[in-house]
Amino acid sequence: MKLLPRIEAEGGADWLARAATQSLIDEARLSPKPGLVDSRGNGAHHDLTLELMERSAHSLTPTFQALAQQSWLRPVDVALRQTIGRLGREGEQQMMAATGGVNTHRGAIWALGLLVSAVAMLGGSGPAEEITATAAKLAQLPDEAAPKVFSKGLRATHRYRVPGAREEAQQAFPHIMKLALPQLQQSRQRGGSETAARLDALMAIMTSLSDTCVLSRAGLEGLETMRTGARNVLQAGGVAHPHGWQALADLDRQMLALNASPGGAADLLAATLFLDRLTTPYLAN
Ligand SMILES: CC(C)(COP(=O)(O)OP(=O)(O)OC[C@H]1O[C@@H](n2cnc3c(N)ncnc32)[C@H](O)[C@@H]1O)[C@@H](O)C(=O)NCCC(=O)NCCS
Ligand SMILES: Nc1ncnc2c1ncn2[C@@H]1O[C@H](COP(=O)(O)OP(=O)(O)OP(=O)(O)O)[C@@H](O)[C@H]1O
Repeated sequence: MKLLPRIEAEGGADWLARAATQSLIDEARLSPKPGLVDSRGNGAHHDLTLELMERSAHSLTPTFQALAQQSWLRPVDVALRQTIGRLGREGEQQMMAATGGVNTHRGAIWALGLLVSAVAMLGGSGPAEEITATAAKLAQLPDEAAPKVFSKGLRATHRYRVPGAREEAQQAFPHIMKLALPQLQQSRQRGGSETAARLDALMAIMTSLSDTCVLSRAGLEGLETMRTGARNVLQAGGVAHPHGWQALADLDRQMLALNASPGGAADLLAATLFLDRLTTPYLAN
């Protein structure tokens, strides 16, 4: 009897880790994404390829598994926050070792890592609202051991006075809960392909996110191009509609011309697909 929670934790952690990795692979392969790495090619990135993204995703499975195992049925407190901070940073090192020093998934480790921990804290399942609220509580706690580095993302949030990856998590992932998941469901109900529904969900995130990847590479012009272009796609009826498809191709051209890539939006799409996978049984693997 005493062994039961541990067995559940191990099986559950393994399943969650594989689901998180699969969500990263689904996001990377989804095409055509404006400016991002996808099945067609490297987008606006010179140091990234689809093969590298997939290798990186696989290298992160043990990190997600450790995050889930350590968080299983634990309450939100500073001790757990410090444990997942350490595991997240070790995951970044695994990623860097797997990619030869290229940042393929830093933002994704943050968002998915918090969500994997949050589901595990809830015993392996729960409604998306509860999972994101639990992840937010974790993200709000201080992590004293975090190195004081001045990252590109932090620089962009200060320079442009906008929220970034930290704030998105601390606010319980509003771009996932209010935009991406509802759009995914709405586009599926309209009867287009699953690819079109996922691209529409990405567009929904891009209509509003302050993506610090875009800001760092292309400033406010890049951010405005991203938001307006994504709005045009959805207003034209989404990617499944010929006019929406055309608007997506236009946006892809504009983003490439500006060297802009919405890496933050891509991370949040991967996190959306992870939550969708947890709550949509037919997608479970
Ligand atoms: C919080 C993180 C993402 C650092 O953020 P910061 O903005 O300072 O840095 P950086 O520019 O390196 O990375 C930000 C990344 O977030 C993504 N992103 C960009 N904008 C946004 C946004 N508005 N919302 C969400 N994600 C975004 C992009 O992929 C971007 O590359 C993270 O690296 C971190 O501090 N991790 C610490 C380890 C930890 O505590 N982990 C716990 C969970 S595993
Ligand atoms: N399909 C994708 N294509 C490109 N980036 C992605 C994709 N999916 C997620 N990302 C996110 O985008 C981020 C990489 O963006 P970027 O290369 O602009 O970051 P950087 O290394 O900080 O900047 P730079 O490459 O300009 O030095 C990663 O943190 C990753 O999480």
